[in-house]
Amino acid sequence: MTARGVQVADDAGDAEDAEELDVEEALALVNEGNGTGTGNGTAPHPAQAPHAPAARHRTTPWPQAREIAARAARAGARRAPVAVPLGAALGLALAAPLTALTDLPSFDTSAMDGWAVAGPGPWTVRDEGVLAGHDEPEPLTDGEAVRIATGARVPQDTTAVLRSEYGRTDTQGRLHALCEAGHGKDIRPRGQECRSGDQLLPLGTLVTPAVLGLAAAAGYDTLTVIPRPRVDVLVLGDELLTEGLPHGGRIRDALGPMLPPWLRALGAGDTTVRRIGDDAKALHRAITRSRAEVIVTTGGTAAGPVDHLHPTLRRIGAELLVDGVEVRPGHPMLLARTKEDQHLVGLPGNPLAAVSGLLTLADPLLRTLAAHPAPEPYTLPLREAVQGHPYDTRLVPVVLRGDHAVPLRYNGPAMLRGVAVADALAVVPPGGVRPDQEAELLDLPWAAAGIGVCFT
Ligand SMILES: Nc1nc2c(c(=O)[nH]1)N[C@H]1C(S)=C(S)[C@@H](COP(=O)(O)OP(=O)(O)OC[C@H]3O[C@@H](n4cnc5c(N)ncnc54)[C@H](O)[C@@H]3O)O[C@H]1N2
Ligand code: MOO
Repeated sequence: MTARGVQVADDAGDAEDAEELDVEEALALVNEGNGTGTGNGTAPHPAQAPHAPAARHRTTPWPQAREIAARAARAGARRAPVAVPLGAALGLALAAPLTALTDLPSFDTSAMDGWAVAGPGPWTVRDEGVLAGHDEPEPLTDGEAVRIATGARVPQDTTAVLRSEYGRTDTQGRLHALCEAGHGKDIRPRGQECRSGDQLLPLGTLVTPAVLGLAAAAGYDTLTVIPRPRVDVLVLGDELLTEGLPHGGRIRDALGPMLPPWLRALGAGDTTVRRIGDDAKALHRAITRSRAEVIVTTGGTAAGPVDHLHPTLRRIGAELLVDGVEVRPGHPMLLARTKEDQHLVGLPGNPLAAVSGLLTLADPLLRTLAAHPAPEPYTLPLREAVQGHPYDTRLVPVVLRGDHAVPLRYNGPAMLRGVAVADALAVVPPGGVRPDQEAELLDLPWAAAGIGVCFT
């Protein structure tokens, strides 16, 4: 899945690194030099002070932010399972264990094309054979054989199936074995795989194509699953265009096209995208009228003149569960409970910062709501050093090359060029990572599963 021609990070003098270290971060470095850093604690660190009003809220360390998002999803009412036809269950989690509704196989079955034989050979061969799908054939008597196809029901009193390549008929039409067909050979006995009532899969199993096949084999027409949560995406910003080239200070909306499939890969169901502009009333209306379980907003998280998200959340009495995260990019991201069973994820407007919010807050929230298992955390050594933020975690796009992760250029908050060719984001702790030092990796949903598979 690694794209060819990917540009990886240069050494320290990289232009993107320079862009990464904005004024705020430079100030943070100075403050760190003065020994005033607060590490990864919850108190607002000095880096925020230059932007911060006097009583600035507390930001949340990155690992805790993810836990809070997962916990928020668990705290809501239990989501009602639904029974859906098999075809609609792909990618959902089983809300009940999958219990066999039948023995498998449900009758003694021939495992090979050949003859069902009774007793030792040679055998006289019946005229009429047995094919898959035929109902109960006549029982065999000792010394008798019958042509049989793979998957056909073996006649009662069959002792073995002789494969076609192991049998020969003589001029009188009698069947001889070319090698021994021991008792039970090439017969799949009823119940070999499971008995009716056996648990085949536990509750919570993700429905894959293989699970669909097993469920069908075991007698299911529908599956009881955890439905995907509905998501409303509200794209804020008067400057955004939905088509054509950027002009007159306006830019293309990069998040409207990107979020629905990405959210789906994280467990979201029906997703609508609405463009709200920088209109506080429209934002208020859209949030209060939304019936979705999750609202995702983009932009407006900061404190600029048209950043209406915080005032709107205050106005509706939303509970801010996370208000800023110690992560770069994306630190103004937020998570709020807007109604008893509705959460709002506020993604920052800078596109890579929005990706950071997606992985930090939307991922654990949606995964938990949809009961999707979280991937096992894993680490790989980074091929090059990555400069750390003095206090915050950094998420840096990487490609996987052999047993190393290679940091990519173009990882500035407003850039998607790096992540568009990335396999994962590396979690770079405060202080940075040395060459060959292990870092946790967050796989991008398509990196392992492929585009067609992960968005079902
Ligand atoms: N005084 C401060 N200003 C800013 C701070 C801060 O701490 N103090 N944080 C900066 C950081 S970091 C980020 S990230 C942004 C977050 O801003 P908002 O969430 O309020 O987003 P906007 O201001 O609306 O947009 C930021 C940037 O992103 C562009 N954008 C927005 N939406 C889209 C989209 N759908 N597709 C493409 N690009 C988008 C927008 O045009 C802006 O350029 O705040 C900083 N400021
Ligand atoms: O740097 Mo801001 O953190 O999200 O783009």
